[in-house]
Amino acid sequence: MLIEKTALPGVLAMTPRRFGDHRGYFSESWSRAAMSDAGIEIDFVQDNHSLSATPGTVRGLHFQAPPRAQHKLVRCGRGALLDVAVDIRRGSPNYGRWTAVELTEQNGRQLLVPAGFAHGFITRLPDTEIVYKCSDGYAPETEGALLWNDPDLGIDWQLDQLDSRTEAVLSEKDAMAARFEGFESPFSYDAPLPWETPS
Ligand SMILES: Cc1cn([C@H]2C[C@H](O)[C@@H](COP(=O)(O)OP(=O)(O)O[C@H]3O[C@H](C)C(=O)[C@H](O)[C@H]3O)O2)c(=O)[nH]c1=O
Repeated sequence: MLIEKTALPGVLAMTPRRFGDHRGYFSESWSRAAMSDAGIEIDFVQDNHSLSATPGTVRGLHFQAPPRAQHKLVRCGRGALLDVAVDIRRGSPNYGRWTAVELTEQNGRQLLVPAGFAHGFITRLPDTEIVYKCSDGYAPETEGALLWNDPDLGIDWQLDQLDSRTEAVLSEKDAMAARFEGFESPFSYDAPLPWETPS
């Protein structure tokens, strides 16, 4: 398992080893031991899987508030997407900062999005599937959302990578998500995450 820091402390890129042969490839897409060897002890309890038919589909920026906050380990099962994490921990030295990493079926890269970070993605190919492990179950009463293209966050969704005629496809919930200005985050930065070292 190759583990790399991203531009945003706390968010890690992980790429499991692939064993290719004439049939294709095999990979241990997740291993508690491999994570533990890297000092990352997370008890995942739920797998999520969504398919987005149209390129330019945006899901996010979402989070579940404490006590139901979720660490997520995200990968692309089919197609390609740009995965985004935003540090929304009040008092964090990186509050409001974001990172965007391309996850594709081809590159096998995964993103560890810790609790305290909002998560979202935009798809780049038709029928893109995202699969991700969560460290807590679904608690809709604790869900929060921030507007994906909020100018105060200034996320570069790399829309130039999409066909110029592509319009973002959003759920109604996401289209009306809260602005970052005046956002009262439920997360506070008490201490760095065990694996959070400055990039
Ligand atoms: C998240 C979730 C949803 N649902 C049900 C609720 C709705 O009836 C339906 C679609 O939910 P939603 O529109 O919230 O799905 P996404 O827009 O893909 O939301 C996810 O997208 C971003 C990128 C995330 O990181 C979160 O995991 C999650 O918020 O699935 C469940 O039954 N269990 C769940 O854990």
